[in-house]
Amino acid sequence: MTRHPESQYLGLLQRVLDSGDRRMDRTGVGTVSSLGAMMRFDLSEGDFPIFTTKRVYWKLAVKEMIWFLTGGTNIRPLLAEGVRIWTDWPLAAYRRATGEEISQLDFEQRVLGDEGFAMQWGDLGPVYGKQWRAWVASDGTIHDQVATLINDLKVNPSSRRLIFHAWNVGELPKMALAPCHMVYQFHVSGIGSRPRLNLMVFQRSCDLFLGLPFNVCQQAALLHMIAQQVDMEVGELVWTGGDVHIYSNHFEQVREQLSRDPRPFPKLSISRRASDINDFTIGDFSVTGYEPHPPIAGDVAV
Ligand SMILES: Nc1nc(=O)c2c([nH]1)NC[C@@H]1CN(c3ccc(C(=O)N[C@@H](CCC(=O)O)C(=O)O)cc3)CN21
Ligand SMILES: O=c1ccn([C@H]2C[C@H](O)[C@@H](COP(=O)(O)O)O2)c(=O)[nH]1
Repeated sequence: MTRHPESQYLGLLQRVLDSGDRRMDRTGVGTVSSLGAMMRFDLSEGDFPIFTTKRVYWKLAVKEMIWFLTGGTNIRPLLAEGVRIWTDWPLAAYRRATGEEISQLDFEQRVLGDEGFAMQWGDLGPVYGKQWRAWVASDGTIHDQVATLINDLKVNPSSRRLIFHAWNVGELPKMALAPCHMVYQFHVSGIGSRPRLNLMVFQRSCDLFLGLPFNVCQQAALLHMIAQQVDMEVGELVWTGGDVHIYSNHFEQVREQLSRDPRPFPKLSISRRASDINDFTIGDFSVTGYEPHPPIAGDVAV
């Protein structure tokens, strides 16, 4: 019997729990951490790698990916889509700056209701979207790395430079958080017959319990979107991680998750041909057969 692909994730959780290094981290929560991991997911039969050993809110993750692709860096459009996973960082900055004990909900309502407030307090700095779509070079040229990638895939699919990345060293201090999933490298196999698009991601830092389930499914969604735009089939997603860690306030949750057996991955189809990479909406993604174990809640380390 072939092993379920999700067992790569469960095995990684177990390995980090068993042999990771206990340490304090930037957030003050503390982690157990190891260096280096790889997981491979074959997406060619339509499998969508949404983990099943807890419910993963895949629409939030795909909406976040669509937001990255817009080039946006303000949480306002995310909130308008019901995505609240980025609020903690601007909220903490606002509380620090003003001393106001505003609740998360009230802060989100102000960002949504007041455009000026959103401009002042809702921006994360030049994070993913900015670097992907409008990286400013030292000579002032603006580089749309995603558009370049799509063009290069069409004209030079055997290139070894099919990359976009977000680690813009000069701008790191202005970002609310430094990029975690920082390098996206594409690769085309079967050129000349049935070209298949593969993607390898390097993520320098990974919150295995909360971050990774979102990251893997949104990266799979990205691979589908780009493949559609360049008329290729979808191949393999290769996920690689640097500092892979479990926060100490997630140990119980991880043990619960490890006691569960994975179920079949659901299938993803994109119901519409988007006119370009900027034209995708969450309604284009149709997922069938997702029957996960119950959700497991956990607090995010800010
Ligand atoms: N510590 C940390 N872990 C992360 O995964 C992470 C960050 N920080 N900072 C930036 C983004 C934000 N991300 C997040 C933040 C929160 C959730 C989260 O709380 N997920 C819940 C459901 C959230 C909801 O329903 O709104 C989950 O159960 O998956 C997931 C990813 C991923 N990234
Ligand atoms: O997409 C994401 C974004 C963030 N994370 C996690 C990884 C770390 O736990 C924190 C970032 O903290 P650093 O000190 O900048 O490493 O967020 C993730 O897993 N996935």
